[in-house]
Amino acid sequence: MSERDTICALASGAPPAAIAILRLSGPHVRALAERHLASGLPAARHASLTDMTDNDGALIDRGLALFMPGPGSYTGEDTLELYLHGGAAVIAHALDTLTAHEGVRMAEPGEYTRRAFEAGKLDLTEAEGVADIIEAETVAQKAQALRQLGGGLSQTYDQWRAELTGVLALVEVAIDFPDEGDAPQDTTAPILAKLGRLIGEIETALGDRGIGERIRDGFRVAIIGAPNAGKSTLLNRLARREAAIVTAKAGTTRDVIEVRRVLGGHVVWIADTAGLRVTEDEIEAEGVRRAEVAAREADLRLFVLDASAPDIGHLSTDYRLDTDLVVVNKSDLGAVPDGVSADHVISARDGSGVDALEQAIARFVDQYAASVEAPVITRQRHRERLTQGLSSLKAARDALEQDVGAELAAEDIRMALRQLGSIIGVVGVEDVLGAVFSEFCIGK
Ligand SMILES: Nc1nc2c(ncn2[C@@H]2O[C@H](COP(=O)(O)OP(=O)(O)OP(=O)(O)O)[C@@H](O)[C@H]2O)c(=O)[nH]1
Ligand SMILES: [K+]
Ligand SMILES: [Mg+2]
Repeated sequence: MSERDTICALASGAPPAAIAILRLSGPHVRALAERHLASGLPAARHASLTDMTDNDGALIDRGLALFMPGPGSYTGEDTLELYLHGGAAVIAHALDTLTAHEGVRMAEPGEYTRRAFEAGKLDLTEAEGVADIIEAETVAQKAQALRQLGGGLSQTYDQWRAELTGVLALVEVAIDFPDEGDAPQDTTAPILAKLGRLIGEIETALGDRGIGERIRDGFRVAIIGAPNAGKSTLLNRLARREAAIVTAKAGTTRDVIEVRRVLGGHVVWIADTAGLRVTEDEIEAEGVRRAEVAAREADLRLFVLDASAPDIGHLSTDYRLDTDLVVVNKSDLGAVPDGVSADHVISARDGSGVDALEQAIARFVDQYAASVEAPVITRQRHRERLTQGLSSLKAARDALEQDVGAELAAEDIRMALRQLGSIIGVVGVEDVLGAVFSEFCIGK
């Protein structure tokens, strides 16, 4: 097998910065240190001050060098970290010098963590935890990422896989030693009991209302309602900037306009949408269709009504779900008519009532996030594979219950093991590795 490349990259922020951290990993690290560091290869795990010179012997910079010999390093390979002045010229000079060597190249996004994964230092969910902690903006995102990086998801999947391996062994015994004496259900009863428990646990995990994904990607709030109710005016208030066009002409908004806020300690995407009405205008009709999609996909719908509109009672029941907040707007133009039960009465124009509405959104998101202690799904990838695994387990249960053959059940259980295994990356991951690690930043 050809020797693996040694990779290098700037692992700290873009220059100019106080310090630049260049990270090298791979089989050429020792030779590169001998060649370019005045003090040669530093003592392992000991930061040493040294000059760094280029391929002509000219000084690149003076800085700290930290050598971590494999396999006791992040990537499992020899790694060298160089702490230089954070200037663009220094960084370019150093990287040009290193990559001039045969077998030394710039790292791909996430390549260090991918090497850590391939060295077995992390499983795939822990590697994803590395990306998530780098992207984390909220305390909740950081806590979830730390838990995932620390094996929080892995231990659940490992436990399910261990239990399932035990069930498979029982099924294989039932296949190899069908004991005529016992009635079939005597051998399958304990298997079905274990299978049922596993199916229940995985169904519970899948029924977590997507909290892990929402903490990571953000909760979704849709502002919907009739044309001219003041939806865009409200969005601009909540966005604290003129994100959406406001006019007195009904049918102004066509595209779904999303703004990102942190409310209740969580990232929240607030979407302004086209006014809901039947229209001949095909562009506006497409806007209305998109508004309806946004309404269905949202975790919370703000249903905006215009206090001054004659038909304020128009509350389309299509969108009435238990999480809607009915917001009567334009309170500066008049009181809420009898018979309309408003959760909030605001004037998006002068801002009255908007703070209380914002706090209500924060409370909704905070309560939603708190309703599941430790989600074991934080990405669509996990959800898809776990859903496939669940259907394989249900097929195995059916096969055993209908006594159509333990062989069939064994095959379904093996399939479920592969699906669970692909979540933590022990099997069948070649197709996802590219997608998972391409999301990383360079140098990680
Ligand atoms: N008096 C008063 N006028 C408001 C208020 N909110 C919005 N308006 C006005 O109502 C009109 C419509 O506002 P928009 O924010 O464009 O309403 P919209 O619901 O986004 O309208 P479409 O995008 O066409 O569906 C504009 O002239 C706004 O200035 C309010 O609280 N009080
Ligand atoms: K309008
Ligand atoms: Mg609008």
